[in-house]
Amino acid sequence: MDQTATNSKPKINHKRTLSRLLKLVYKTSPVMFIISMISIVISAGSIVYGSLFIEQLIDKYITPLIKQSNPDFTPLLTAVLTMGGIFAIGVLANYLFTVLMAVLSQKVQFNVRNHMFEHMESLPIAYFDQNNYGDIMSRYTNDIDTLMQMISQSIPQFLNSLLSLVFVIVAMFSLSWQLTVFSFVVFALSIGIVRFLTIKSSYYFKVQQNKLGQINGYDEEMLNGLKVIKVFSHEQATKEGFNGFNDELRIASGKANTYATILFPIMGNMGNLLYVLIAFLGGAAAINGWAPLTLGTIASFLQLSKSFAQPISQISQQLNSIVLALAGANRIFELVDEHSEIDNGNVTMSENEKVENSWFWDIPEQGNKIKKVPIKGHIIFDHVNFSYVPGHQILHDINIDAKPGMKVALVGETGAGKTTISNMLNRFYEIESGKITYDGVPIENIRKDDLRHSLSIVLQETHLFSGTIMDNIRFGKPDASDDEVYQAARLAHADEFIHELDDGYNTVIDGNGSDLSQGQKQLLSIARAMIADEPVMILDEATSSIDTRTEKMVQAGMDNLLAGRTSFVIAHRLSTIVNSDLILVLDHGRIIERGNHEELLKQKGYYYQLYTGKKELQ
Ligand SMILES: Nc1ncnc2c1ncn2[C@@H]1O[C@H](COP(=O)(O)OP(=O)(O)OP(=O)(O)O)[C@@H](O)[C@H]1O
Repeated sequence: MDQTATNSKPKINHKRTLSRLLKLVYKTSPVMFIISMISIVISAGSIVYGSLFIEQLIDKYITPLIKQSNPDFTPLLTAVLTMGGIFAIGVLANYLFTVLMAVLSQKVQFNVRNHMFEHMESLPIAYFDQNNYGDIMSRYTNDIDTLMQMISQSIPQFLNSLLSLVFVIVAMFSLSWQLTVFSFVVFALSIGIVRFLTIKSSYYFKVQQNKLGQINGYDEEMLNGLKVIKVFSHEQATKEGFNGFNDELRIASGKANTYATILFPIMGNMGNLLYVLIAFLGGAAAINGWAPLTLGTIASFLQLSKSFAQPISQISQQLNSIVLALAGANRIFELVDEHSEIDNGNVTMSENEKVENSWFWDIPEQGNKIKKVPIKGHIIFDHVNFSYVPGHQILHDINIDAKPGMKVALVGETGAGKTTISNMLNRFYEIESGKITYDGVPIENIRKDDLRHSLSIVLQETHLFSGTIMDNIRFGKPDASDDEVYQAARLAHADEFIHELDDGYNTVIDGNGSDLSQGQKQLLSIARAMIADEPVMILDEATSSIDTRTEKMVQAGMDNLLAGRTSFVIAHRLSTIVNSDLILVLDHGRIIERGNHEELLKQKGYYYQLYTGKKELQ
């Protein structure tokens, strides 16, 4: 799969992502959001107001005292307390929005994770075929983490700094337009530099995030294939592959951080330089009468000039984190914007109350009537064609008539299209042309949930979930009683080995049943399909060799499972399908031979060659 598929998407629309994110935060808790915003305004305003107060403090309260022989300090004390109060309100407001935004970000994270998972479950199989699991997972981990940080820290700090800057500028103008203009000229120069560095670093942060996704994907793939790597002694090549990705990540991170770290010292020192220049120029202007400046005005202006430099450096710093997090947010939105599986089917399944384990297709007809068709498992493929990728046809004119209870075997080399045929039946993918009917009902008319409910699938890769053996068998029918579970396990021939386990049916399985043998896992998946008791079975026969005794048990379990059901067996070994009612030999997506075992042997074609060992399945 192309693991960079999601990484090489067109440019991110930052504005749209940000506004979508803010809406999401607002919707999560409008009250918290509004209180936070008000607190941010108060916090920024109080600092500026406090700085402006210095002017009054010096000119109105301190300077007159110096001239008095018997000074009264009471007004000064009141003024100092007022100033302290203003700063205290600012600190409180700052604390309030920091706490609220942290809580809010937790809530958003919880909702986003839930939504992502729920949506992921609704996505078509094609999405998972085309996207790397590691990359999907990194959306749940790295991207959500950066998103959290953005909501709890970057956005509030950014807004705080931005507002402070606006207030400071207004205050500076109110004190002295001449000094303000001078300050702007110095800053105009620095902004050019900052802008250049921000663009550079945000680009490399994006690259870094993508590389991280790739490295996760690679790790996941190599971990899954660890045994294969060891068996084929591919450790060195794997290591080199990893080093390659790791190196790319190191270079991207290095560049991103280099640009980001150059930013801060530049901004910090610009502030100091400005401080000195204003003190010098302000003093000179006051002494020479170039501008109406008092000592209080200069002191207040100096304080403001400090607050002027600080938000600018913070803004650039927060912008970096926001841009980085927006890349993550975008990857999250990409996932939640993926189209869910479309389902226009209106035919549903209902139980026949008179006969146990018997079902109907309920077909809506005109005038709110429902036509009931008994589900028997009669599957017809009628001139079916299919391509995964347009223009690259995989199935060619497939015709199959699988009557109820028939065992149909699909034989062919790897890549011949066996699994694809089963993908058509359970509608993991939609056929391109032709028709598939299930008891006469076109399968596209059947609701996907019900269609899949009426099919049982045993895959060669048995997937077990964390939980007990009992839970795993019950997965096929969540409301099954314990007795039904025991019965299914007996029929599947799994009962015997389960009893030998320490805790029997209550044995806890984890890590996909790594403590169980391949054969035992297959027996469990047979039991799971047995309990589901569907009229149609798709069985992807296991290729891995198991010991002869277990193989016999698996075979007996399978035979029990298939008895009375229409089944499609994807065969990897001919020994297990000689008793099939219909064997279809596939080659490059076409059925080249069909018939039962004897008929096919008589044809002396491809199947005959396979069976007599003149040809081998690959
Ligand atoms: N999701 C997919 N996207 C694109 N092409 C695919 C996809 N899945 C399978 N194919 C291609 O379709 C063809 C048939 O694959 P399929 O899995 O049906 O073969 P198969 O006969 O089941 O093979 P095997 O015995 O190895 O399981 C192959 O050429 C394969 O590369």
